[in-house]
Amino acid sequence: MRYAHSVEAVRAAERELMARVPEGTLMRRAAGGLAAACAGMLGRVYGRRVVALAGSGDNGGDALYALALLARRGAGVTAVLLAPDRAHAGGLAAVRAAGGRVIDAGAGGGAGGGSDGGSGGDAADGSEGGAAGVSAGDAAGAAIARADLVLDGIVGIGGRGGLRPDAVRLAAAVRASGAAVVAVDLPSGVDAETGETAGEAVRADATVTFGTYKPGLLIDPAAQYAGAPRLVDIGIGPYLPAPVAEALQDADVAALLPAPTGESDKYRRGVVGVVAGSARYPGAAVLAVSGALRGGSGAVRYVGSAGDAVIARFPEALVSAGRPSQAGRVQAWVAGPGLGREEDARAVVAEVLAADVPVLVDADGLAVADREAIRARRAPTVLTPHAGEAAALLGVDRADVEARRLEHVRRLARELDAVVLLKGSTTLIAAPDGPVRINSTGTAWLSTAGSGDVLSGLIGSLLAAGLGGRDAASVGAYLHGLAGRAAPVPFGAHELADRIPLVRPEGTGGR
Ligand SMILES: NC(=O)C1=CN([C@@H]2O[C@H](COP(=O)(O)OP(=O)(O)OC[C@H]3O[C@@H](n4cnc5c(N)ncnc54)[C@H](O)[C@@H]3O)[C@@H](O)[C@H]2O)[C@@H](O)CC1
Ligand SMILES: Nc1ncnc2c1ncn2[C@@H]1O[C@H](COP(=O)(O)OP(=O)(O)O)[C@@H](O)[C@H]1O
Ligand SMILES: [K+]
Repeated sequence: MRYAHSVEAVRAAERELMARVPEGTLMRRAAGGLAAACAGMLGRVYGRRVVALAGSGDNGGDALYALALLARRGAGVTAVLLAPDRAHAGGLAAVRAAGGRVIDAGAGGGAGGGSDGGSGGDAADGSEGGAAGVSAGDAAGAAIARADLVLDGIVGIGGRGGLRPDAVRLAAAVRASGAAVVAVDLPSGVDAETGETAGEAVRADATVTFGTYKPGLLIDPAAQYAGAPRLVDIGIGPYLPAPVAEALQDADVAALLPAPTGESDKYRRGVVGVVAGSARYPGAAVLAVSGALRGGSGAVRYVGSAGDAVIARFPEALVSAGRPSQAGRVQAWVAGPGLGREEDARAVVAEVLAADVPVLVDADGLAVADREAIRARRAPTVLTPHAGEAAALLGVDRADVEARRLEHVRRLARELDAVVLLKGSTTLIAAPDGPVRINSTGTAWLSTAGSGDVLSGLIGSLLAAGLGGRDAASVGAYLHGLAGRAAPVPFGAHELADRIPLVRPEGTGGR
């Protein structure tokens, strides 16, 4: 599992630990881990050219100390200072002592007047720009252009708002250079808490983060700027509270994923009931059933008007055109894909919500479900909206949900007292309490009609097998994302389910 903590929690834990260890210990650990990661990426350190972009805070300090360590191993190093008069004194001294070159980024650009345009609060840093700044800026650009590796130590968890103009210029030079980029703690310009970006941000190949992951490292769009995240342990673990967010890894999924044993029969494996499809959208029924079957259920009961289409594709499905309550034994229901929003849809969703087994509600089901009926349920309830559906449930604009996904998924889970899976390029899964699960195994190719229907069936099969709402939703999203990655592109949603068995983690094949 990858755990992520808020900035406030990180700072509090760092204070606790710092009170117990000699001054400078944490930064030394951070810089040591950072330098080791850089050395790993470079392969050979001797003779390589490394540039550190260093802001005025401790993030710049980490970058400067790491740069000094790389210089001691034979790298040719250059520190580019964004605010030379406020650069981390110890880090700067270490770079100088190791024989590194230090140059001014040429920050300020004169009076500092051109700082509006969403570039953050106190942009007028007051460092002397002028003619010297311009030529120094060229020196920085030249160093970056020749670099093998650039360390982004502009800002870390102390960053507010987007990058300021001088940092924007450096970020552009880095992008043009072709150097490998390692972000220190976080890519500069991304929001540590939410994963939002305000304007420009540094694009990294890898991010070396300290103590714990920050939520923003795992959530798009910031996650796309972070490249491969790596964690360096600086010893704050014992002082951290429960995480605010977490992301399943292969081993977690392997441990959670049910597989049949010698004692299994179809009921123990779980029977999924699917209420989906309509005369207009029979395909949604087929897709939801495909996900339920490939998710590993013991049997799938389909209830609705698309039984012929379902049987034609999946002869093993048990179909009926009656009511859900008369369908026979079911251990979890999936209701909503392609169901339509007529009176009858409302009635069958109400019937399913009244059942005392886990229920997943998706798509049209979300539009016709009664809120009080959702809140009144005792068995697990999973809702799987995309941003538009979540906005309708919350009574806000879709753009608001898209801009602040973490906040809105939490709010919806609390308001409806259910597990909510908010779809998108990173999928967020929130329960009324506890950490939000973040899934980023997917690919943009999954944004194809009907792929959500497959996800519904897949999660339904995990609920039927006995997983709780949060686990079923997050394991389902994980496998669905991987299935999308495993399928030759472009694919149609009907090709997705067959990939699910291929992407199960090793050791989950049962006997
Ligand atoms: N707190 C600790 O004990 C430790 C902190 N560490 C490092 O320290 C970092 C946090 O250090 P700080 O609290 O000094 O904060 P930062 O170094 O992240 O940034 C603060 C500085 O950047 C400026 N700034 C803020 N937003 C900016 C923007 N958008 N563009 C340009 N400049 C901006 C601020 O004026 C301030 O001077 C962490 O991310 C981590 O890298 C590590 O050394 C481990 C230990
Ligand atoms: N850009 C993206 N990157 C990764 N996954 C995506 C992206 N866009 C959508 N998805 C995923 O594709 C699926 C689409 O589901 P949904 O919006 O319900 O479509 P439909 O209703 O057509 O089935 C969801 O699992 C969602 O998380
Ligand atoms: K950084």
